[in-house]
Amino acid sequence: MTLPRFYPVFDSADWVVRAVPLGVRLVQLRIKERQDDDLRAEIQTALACCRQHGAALVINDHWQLAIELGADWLHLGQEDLDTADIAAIRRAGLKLGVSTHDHTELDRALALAPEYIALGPVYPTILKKMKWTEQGLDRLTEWKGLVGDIPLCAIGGMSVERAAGAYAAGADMVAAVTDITLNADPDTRICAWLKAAA
Ligand SMILES: Cc1ncc(COP(=O)(O)OP(=O)(O)O)c(N)n1
Ligand SMILES: Cc1nc(C(=O)O)sc1CCOP(=O)(O)O
Ligand SMILES: [Mg+2]
Repeated sequence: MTLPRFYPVFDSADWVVRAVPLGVRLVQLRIKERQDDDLRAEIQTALACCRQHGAALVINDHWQLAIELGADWLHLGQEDLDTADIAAIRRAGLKLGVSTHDHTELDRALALAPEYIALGPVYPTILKKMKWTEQGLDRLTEWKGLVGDIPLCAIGGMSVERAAGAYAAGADMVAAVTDITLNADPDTRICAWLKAAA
């Protein structure tokens, strides 16, 4: 499966509605700590926008809502895997992305035959506290040799300037958050990402 090489991760449907008309075709809705009713509204708004533009929306964490609302993609981390019903997710026909940070997590992810595997944080990230600091590009190349045909996503501290190095190291997709959301001109930055990923 060939996936878009640029994969922004946003914490609201508003960001999805802003980015998709600019040309984003793979995007994640990563909303933490929100009431289910609010989450449903955000997911439905983002899904409608993505379907209108032929883009793929990946729901982070909330697998039951993803099934309920007919989403096509879900991203789960290792802690999410401890409680998610993978059989139900697969019965519902959802495609799955899985986070990895070390070999144990990679083996667990590979056993699920996901539609993509993420490695992070490739560079230090300011978005979330993690016990891993910086995997580096060599680790990305190592992972590429281990994931077989499964698309590999680089995440963590990624920027337009760092994208080419990540692709060259083996990333099939590059995910980014604050390089866009903290930029003074996010629309221009998204267009720069699309050009870097072309
Ligand atoms: C593309 C991508 N890669 C990694 C993550 C991190 O997922 P997870 O480990 O479940 O942590 P949270 O994002 O849920 O805090 C991701 N969301 N997307
Ligand atoms: C959500 C997330 N997951 C990571 C992982 O390593 O699994 S790093 C990360 C944060 C990515 O944000 P930014 O592009 O601003 O660094
Ligand atoms: Mg998660």
